[in-house]
Amino acid sequence: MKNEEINEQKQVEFLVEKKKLDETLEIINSEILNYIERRKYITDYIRDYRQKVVEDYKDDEDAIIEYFDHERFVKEEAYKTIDKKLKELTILKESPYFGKVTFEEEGEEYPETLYIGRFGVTREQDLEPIIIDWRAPVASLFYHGSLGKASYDVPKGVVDTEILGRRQLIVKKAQLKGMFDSAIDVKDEILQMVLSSNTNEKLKDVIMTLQQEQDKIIRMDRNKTIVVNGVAGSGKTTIALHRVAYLLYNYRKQLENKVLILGPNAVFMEYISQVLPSLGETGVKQETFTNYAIEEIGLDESIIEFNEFIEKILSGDEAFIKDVQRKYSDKFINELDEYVEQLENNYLDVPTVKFFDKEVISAEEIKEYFQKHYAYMPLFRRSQRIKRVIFEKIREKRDEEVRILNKEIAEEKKSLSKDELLLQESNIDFKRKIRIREIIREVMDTKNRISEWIDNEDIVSLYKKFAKIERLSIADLSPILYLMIKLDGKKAKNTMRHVIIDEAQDYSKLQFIVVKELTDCKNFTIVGDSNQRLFKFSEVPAMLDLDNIWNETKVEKLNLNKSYRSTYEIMDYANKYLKEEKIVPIVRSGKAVEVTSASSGEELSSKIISEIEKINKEGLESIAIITRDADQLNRVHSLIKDKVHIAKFDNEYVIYNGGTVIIPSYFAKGLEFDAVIMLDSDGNDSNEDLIKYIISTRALHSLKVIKLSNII
Ligand SMILES: Nc1ncnc2c1ncn2[C@@H]1O[C@H](COP(=O)(O)OP(=O)(O)OP(=O)(O)O)[C@@H](O)[C@H]1O
Repeated sequence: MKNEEINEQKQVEFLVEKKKLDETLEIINSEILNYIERRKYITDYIRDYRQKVVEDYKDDEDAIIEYFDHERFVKEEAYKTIDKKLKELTILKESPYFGKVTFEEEGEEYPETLYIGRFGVTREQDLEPIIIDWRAPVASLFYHGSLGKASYDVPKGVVDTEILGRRQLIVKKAQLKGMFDSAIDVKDEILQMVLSSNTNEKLKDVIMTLQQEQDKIIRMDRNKTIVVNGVAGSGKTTIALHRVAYLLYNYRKQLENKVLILGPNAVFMEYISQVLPSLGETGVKQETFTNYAIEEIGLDESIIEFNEFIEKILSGDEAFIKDVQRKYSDKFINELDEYVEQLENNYLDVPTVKFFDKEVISAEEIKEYFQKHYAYMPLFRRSQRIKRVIFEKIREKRDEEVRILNKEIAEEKKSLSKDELLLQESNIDFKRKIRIREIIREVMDTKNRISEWIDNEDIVSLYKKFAKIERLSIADLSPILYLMIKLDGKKAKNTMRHVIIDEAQDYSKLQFIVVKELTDCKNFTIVGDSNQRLFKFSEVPAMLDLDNIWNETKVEKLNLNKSYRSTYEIMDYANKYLKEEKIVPIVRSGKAVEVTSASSGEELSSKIISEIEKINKEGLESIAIITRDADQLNRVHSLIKDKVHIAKFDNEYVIYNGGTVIIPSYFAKGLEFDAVIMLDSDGNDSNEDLIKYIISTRALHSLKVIKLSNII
């Protein structure tokens, strides 16, 4: 075809799509009216019914209360569904879909065309959907990288198809702004457009431009545990959150309120907080591991939290680093196991329990309870159970004593004549009372003796003695939970069906063990980057050794090597801080990384200010000056704070609202900015330096490096 003809055909197709959009918008509007009508109908129905109940049962208060309880429940349920639908339709009114896929199913005569949107729409009277939710199984065809043969999963198996066309549609404010027919994923115009634009202050959803390798992970079998090791900016966090939305859409009944997302710190949690709500999911628990652990332990003392902890490591506090290293080691797990065993052995050193010198239970028997009958129970539960068994035996002995006493008293009274009884009775009864008091005292003394050796100290104090520390840090949370699991059989307040762990490269083996045990969860989505570890205590991070750590769980490992965040030039610069330089496929190219140096505080300050001005002129909006640690942050901040408006991230509870910030490496981890000014303290490029790798990969479009030659 000639160019002219192609253009003409494109124009015709654009008009066809415009018409389709108008029709769809009309349907959406009428659906909105339908749902409003339905809501009104329910309200009217409930009002009329309520009036009738109140009249019929006006003398029966209980019946009316019961009715109102029931009414509230019915109302909540009905409104919940309608309101959710109304919310979705209102969003769709602005942009009903973003994609279209045409395909032929094997055995079918005609091709089928589906429009893919943020949410699905099917009118009650139709069988055919108007819009397909991006999470529906068939929607995976839209994300398939190329045209031609493809299949999608359905509950009964796999459907084979031939994809004939794939079109991306840009609809904004209910207007068709553009359309692209695309065969291959990564070179899509829309993806390029999205990636080259400025970043928002928070992470966003990417349903319009999800790539096949990402989509595959999102749609993986929910009964699988997957570990994704991906380069910085490959979309790990994004994928993990979209996977949650996908799983909830397809398995809502099984997973509602049973999904937990664990992230590294409050800055990060705030940064990712908008993704799930924008995908229509609002009820998912998102927490830092620290908060989760503190709540489960029930800890109410101050501990060395995330930033203080990392600062100590970054500042090279040797004793502290050694201690953390120890707590991350396999040897430490063995030591904890040995400690549990030692506590168990202490229990075996038990005395025979006596009640008024009569044996209640022999030492042998108690041992048998510990080692045989209740051996399946965790130690502290077992000891409490055995304590109850012994208390029950004491109660029997007490009853027996009282029975003997009553018998003796009755016999004594019987042996007396009527006159003697009259004289002696109150004496005899008094004697009985004294004896009963003795029995009760003996019961209490015996019980106290038993409690003394059987009751346990609380686990946090036991742990502190074991670890020889007074102030706990975040590295102590997993060992404490481990002891709680081993000694007390602890389970989390709420068990989970799917757990997402983000920034998992910094998790210790013990952390993985306790999360699994506590949540009782079988399926995990774990994402991280072995090159972004804040501390490298072993060659291989625990997240890549999960087959051995959770030995009964089959783990599927996946890699993502493409970075969607940074330009080729930025990734190329960042890679020199890795031991083995990674080849990262290019998604887009940008400006060269600029490297300068400063030899005094004054020079540094004026360089930073002029860089910020330059970046602003380039039209970039979010700028981060990223320092290695808090000390450097404070010093640089005091140099520039009067010259530029800048938000200072010196604790985890600062909320990022765009603009220019100064932030230490460990809070910037997982976040991104249009431009990054990296302060390179020692200017040494030849060593592996994961912190510098983390800092430089935060930039989307522009990276400026200022080498400081140790001036700050
Ligand atoms: N398919 C996609 N379409 C558009 N943008 C994408 C896509 N995949 C990822 N991105 C963007 O790339 C950036 C990086 O994504 P994300 O933060 O999820 O990566 P990450 O692998 O978790 O990064 P890090 O390792 O640094 O934490 C985000 O801005 C995200 O929106």
